[in-house]
Amino acid sequence: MIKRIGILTSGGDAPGMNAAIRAIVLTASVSNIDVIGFHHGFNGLLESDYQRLLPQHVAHIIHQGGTMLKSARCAQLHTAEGARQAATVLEELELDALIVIGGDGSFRGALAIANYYQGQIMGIPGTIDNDIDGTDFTIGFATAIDTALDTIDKIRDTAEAFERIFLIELMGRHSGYISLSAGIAAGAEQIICPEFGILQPHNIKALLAPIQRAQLMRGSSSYIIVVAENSYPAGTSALAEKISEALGIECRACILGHIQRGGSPVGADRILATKLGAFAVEQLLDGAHLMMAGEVHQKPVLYPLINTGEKKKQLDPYLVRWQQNIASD
Ligand SMILES: Nc1ncnc2c1ncn2[C@@H]1O[C@H](COP(=O)(O)OP(=O)(O)O)[C@@H](O)[C@H]1O
Ligand SMILES: O=P(O)(O)OC[C@H]1O[C@](O)(COP(=O)(O)O)[C@@H](O)[C@@H]1O
Repeated sequence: MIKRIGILTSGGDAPGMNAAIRAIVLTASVSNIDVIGFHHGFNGLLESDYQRLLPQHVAHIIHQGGTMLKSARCAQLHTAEGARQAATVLEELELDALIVIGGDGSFRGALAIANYYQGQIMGIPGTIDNDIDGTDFTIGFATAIDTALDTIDKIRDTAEAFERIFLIELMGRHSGYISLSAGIAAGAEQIICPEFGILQPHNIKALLAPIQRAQLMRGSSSYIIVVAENSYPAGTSALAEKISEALGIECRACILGHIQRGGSPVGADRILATKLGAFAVEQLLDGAHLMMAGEVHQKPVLYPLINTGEKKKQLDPYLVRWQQNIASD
């Protein structure tokens, strides 16, 4: 019998985390389950910093980016002592279950706590990066794409006016989901992702040749390359300088950064977050433990937390092939 659930948001915040919190609280309320929310990710758990969450507390948050519970990274949880301490707090507060909304790092944190905690643990995938196995999409990804797209479209205008090359760096840590999707939707001439191999300074010919071909075919015009962060060891600005030098054409870099994490969640993220929040509570009531609530082919599914960080999920192979064909043409 589950009577009390603890929830927290951890790691990079993602638009839609609030919608997930709301869905958890409303679903739990229907079953007379108390919910408490820890502040600042696992830090709030270690410090017993929390608030009770009632339906009125989550009434008007579905449209807000960020997370009402705040998020953080927490170094202490990397130690066995930290994990033990977290479990002690959960037991002291008589929590029957813990729901962690975050990325695969946060899920590893949840698994560490599970070594010492008797209650149930559930994960909900919340990260703009979409780099979690066991779910087609993570909460926040769809919004991040639209935010990136809005900016790339604007850069296209100025790039076209000056007939410049632009490198636009998008987030993703070590994955290219955001870059591939936003790059395709923006009509970028090239997309560079870690999945395609890391570019080295001595080996950027493959990147320059299509630019030169485009110059020959259509004359001077704008040329946009979307670059996933961590694709070029010296950084995207250094890559822009290298291209300018090599081609004698002005090349500018725009690092989009944390703007991609903010903003009101788009409809798809609100719906996904609501579905996964509700499903997580229902599955806890059915006894699920050490699982992530994900969505595959539009159906809610459970996926073992332990497998969520295996990085088996691939970039859409159809889009990758198409993009590489048009870039090399
Ligand atoms: N191997 C681990 N053991 C224990 N806790 C971890 C581990 N990896 C990550 N965490 C916890 O999860 C937090 C968030 O992880 P991080 O990788 O930064 O973000 P995300 O959850 O978005 O992937 C970390 O700050 C840490 O508290
Ligand atoms: O906000 P920080 O700590 O600089 O972290 C930046 C990283 O967080 C992200 O925005 C989100 O990553 P996580 O969800 O895995 O934390 C990455 O795309 C980026 O590399």
